Amino acid sequence: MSADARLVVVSNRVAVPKARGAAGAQGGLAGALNAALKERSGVWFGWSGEEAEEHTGEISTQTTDGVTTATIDLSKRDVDEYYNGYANSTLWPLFHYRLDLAEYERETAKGYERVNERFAETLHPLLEDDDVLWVHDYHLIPLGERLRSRGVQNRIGFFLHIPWPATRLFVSLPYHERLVRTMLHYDLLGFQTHEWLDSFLHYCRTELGAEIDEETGAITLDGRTTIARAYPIGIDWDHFSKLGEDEAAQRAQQRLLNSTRRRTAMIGVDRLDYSKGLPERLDGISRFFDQHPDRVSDLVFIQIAPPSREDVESYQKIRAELEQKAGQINGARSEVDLVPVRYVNRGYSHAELFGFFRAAKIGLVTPLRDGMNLVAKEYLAAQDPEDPGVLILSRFAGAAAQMEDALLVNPHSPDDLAHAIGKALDMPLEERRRRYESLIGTVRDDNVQDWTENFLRDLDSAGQL
Ligand SMILES: O=P(O)(O)OC[C@H]1O[C@H](O[C@H]2O[C@H](CO)[C@@H](O)[C@H](O)[C@H]2O)[C@H](O)[C@@H](O)[C@@H]1O
Ligand SMILES: O=c1ccn([C@@H]2O[C@H](COP(=O)(O)OP(=O)(O)O)[C@@H](O)[C@H]2O)c(=O)[nH]1
Repeated sequence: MSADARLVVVSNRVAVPKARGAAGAQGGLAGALNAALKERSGVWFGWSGEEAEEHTGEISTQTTDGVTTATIDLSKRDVDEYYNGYANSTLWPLFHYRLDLAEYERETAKGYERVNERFAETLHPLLEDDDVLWVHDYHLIPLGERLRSRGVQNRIGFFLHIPWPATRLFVSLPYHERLVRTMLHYDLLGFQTHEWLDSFLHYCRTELGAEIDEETGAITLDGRTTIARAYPIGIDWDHFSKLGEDEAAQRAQQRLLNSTRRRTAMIGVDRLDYSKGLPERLDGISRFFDQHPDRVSDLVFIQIAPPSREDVESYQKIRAELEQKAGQINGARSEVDLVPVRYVNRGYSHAELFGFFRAAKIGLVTPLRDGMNLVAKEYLAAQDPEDPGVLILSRFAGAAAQMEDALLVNPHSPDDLAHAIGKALDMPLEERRRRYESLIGTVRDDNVQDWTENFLRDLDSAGQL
């Protein structure tokens, strides 16, 4: 493969330069992918995030700093069936172990295939022979196979940002075999953790009868070999850990400190998603206050929860449930000068989050299931090494595999959560430092640049691995 081959990244959402700077718009992923794209004068292709009357196939391109973004609008029907429907009402709940919320509708499944075909149709003419393609996430699982069916022989890698479910759950998906067979058209498959990777390999072995080489991750079926490996994503350490110098971060930190005074601030930052375990988190906090009514005045919990996927019914329900639970705790525990839970339904920039994280002595990250969870890593990156806060982390987040020295909890158990909150509140400085020291290495070293390099190095040499 030639050293100056272009990199083509394909994802549902694209960080188009004009959107950067808006709260939450430029995550570490966008920064790292932009760096890799810049190095390889690449193209980033995907949905503009806009709904058009009709699908026109028109591509909007923009080149900034050597990186070209190429986006298409989708019709309302496409957005409903592909994004709100199959991606976020079928695959997302199923892959997060919420079979009770997964909807299996033929129409949305067809819409998903139609949009993947549209992506292939629109992207194909833009491709050059030497291009290396990197497809991201559950919205675009069949894209590689769709491109292959058009004769594309380039190297194509795929990274799944969310968990891969256990085989017994996954087989509840109609046409599960067809979906996985499309994945075997990629040269390289990346998963966040060994747990999700093992679930995938288990499916390929037991349901498809594929031959698996555990050493290399090679999956061979019908004479074709695909490599599957774990690549845990990280944060952009160089960027994030320096945000403390930013005025917005300092202002945010001071603002939180001034408003909490002598009380310990405990923070949660999550998209408003049922996978993040937000009602369960409030149940744990409520249990803590029930068990320790004398400590209501010691603690203030701040939950930042920007709305997400608002057109999907299960997301509307979780929002209502959360508002009710936060209201109940505050109704029962507030005084004229004391409100125990601050529930904030909006997003903040990374600089502001840095300031809030730094001011909060406890970070509460308790998803019921999560591919990785970058907030856990950002919380640690924002801590003062001399006086660090405590991370309470769900054992079901992908990040837990790298973070044994966090206070690991079962987010389904209010008692477990309440116990961890008490332990974090009372943890001596020496133990906080010891835990921080043991955790910060992986946050700093296993960063998003490292993740990009590892994946692209293996993709460049796929076939020889
Ligand atoms: O694009 P949205 O529908 O608004 O959703 C936002 C993103 O959510 C998911 O994030 C996942 O990727 C993170 C980075 O690898 C990972 O830490 C987290 O555990 C995952 O949930 C989704 O996978 C993305 O495609 C969405 O853009
Ligand atoms: O108000 C907010 C809330 C979240 N985020 C960012 O959104 C990302 C969330 O990533 P994570 O892996 O934790 O979960 P996801 O939402 O991707 O499932 C992190 O970089 C957060 O800092 C943000 O910029 N502003």
